[in-house]
Amino acid sequence: MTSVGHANSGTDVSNARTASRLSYPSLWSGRTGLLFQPTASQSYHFSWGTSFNTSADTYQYTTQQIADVPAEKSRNIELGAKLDWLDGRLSTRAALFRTEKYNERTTDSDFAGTYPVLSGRRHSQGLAFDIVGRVTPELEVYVSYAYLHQAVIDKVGSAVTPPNSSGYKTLVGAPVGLLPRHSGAANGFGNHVDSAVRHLRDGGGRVRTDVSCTLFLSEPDEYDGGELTMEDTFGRQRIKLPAGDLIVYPGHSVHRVEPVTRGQRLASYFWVQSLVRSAEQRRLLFDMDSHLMSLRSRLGEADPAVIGLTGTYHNLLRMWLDC
Ligand SMILES: O=C(O)CCC(=O)C(=O)O
Ligand SMILES: [Fe+2]
Repeated sequence: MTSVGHANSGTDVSNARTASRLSYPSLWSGRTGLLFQPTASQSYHFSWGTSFNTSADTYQYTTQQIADVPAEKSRNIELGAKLDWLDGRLSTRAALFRTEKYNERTTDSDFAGTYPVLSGRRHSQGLAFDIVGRVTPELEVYVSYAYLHQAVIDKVGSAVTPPNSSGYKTLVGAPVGLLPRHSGAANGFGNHVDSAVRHLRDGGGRVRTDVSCTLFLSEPDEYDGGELTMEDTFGRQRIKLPAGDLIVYPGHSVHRVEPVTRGQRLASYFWVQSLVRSAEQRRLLFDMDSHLMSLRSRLGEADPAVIGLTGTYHNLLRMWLDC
């Protein structure tokens, strides 16, 4: 199996604000592989492939800054095996891989408005493992695990500190940041408390995870299971909301996502740092604000007690603000 792709382009891209030219003289990509299948339930493969990604990937957002930025390129080598079990109902896959990336576009908050930072060359290698299948009509399993043995910067790119000059630390040989050594996914997510701090991807700061949020993107009838389950002062809550609804819950609560036994659950989850650090104080302020709104609608804005209590609310907030 071999395939080759070629792009030869000089694309004029213009939008309301900028007229930029993206030109890539000639880009080739290729893939080739060998598959050995001694029996119906086992196969072994070796593959080699290259790919590229031009900076016109978000076409409508092409700006002067990304015009003439070289394409990102990658090369991937993989040696793997696939074994089927239980008459094909369960499949296990394992692969050793090595990936090299060139010119990866990253955003550095210091230069974000000006140009992307290109990463030079980096490589990673490791082992990936999957177990996928429907063991019984009710139970579908999906577990994936990857072990990243090495992820290293081989060559620095643009706009990074010069190697070994005037005391700067060289980045060559440094591990690639924000890449976990062990990663995995499963169709369930056991009991946990969210970790206290999240680091922004570009190193631009951190967020204390006071409030956790899940935005449901799949309709409840598209999957079975997948409830977000948590224990709080009101007992156990099992939450499964229509697509487009969002649930906000305290980051310190113990929660889990039940295994998905049918279909696919798509959700977006993220964390918010509150101006009030203590969950107890947030709850008191929330209760007070709810009662104040009810009083205001019955007694009106000008009622002296409403004015007084609104002042107390703000004075409490002033005392507890963490900024
Ligand atoms: O998928 C969800 O609803 C929540 C995920 C979650 O608990 C987490 O990522 O910490
Ligand atoms: Fe969580």
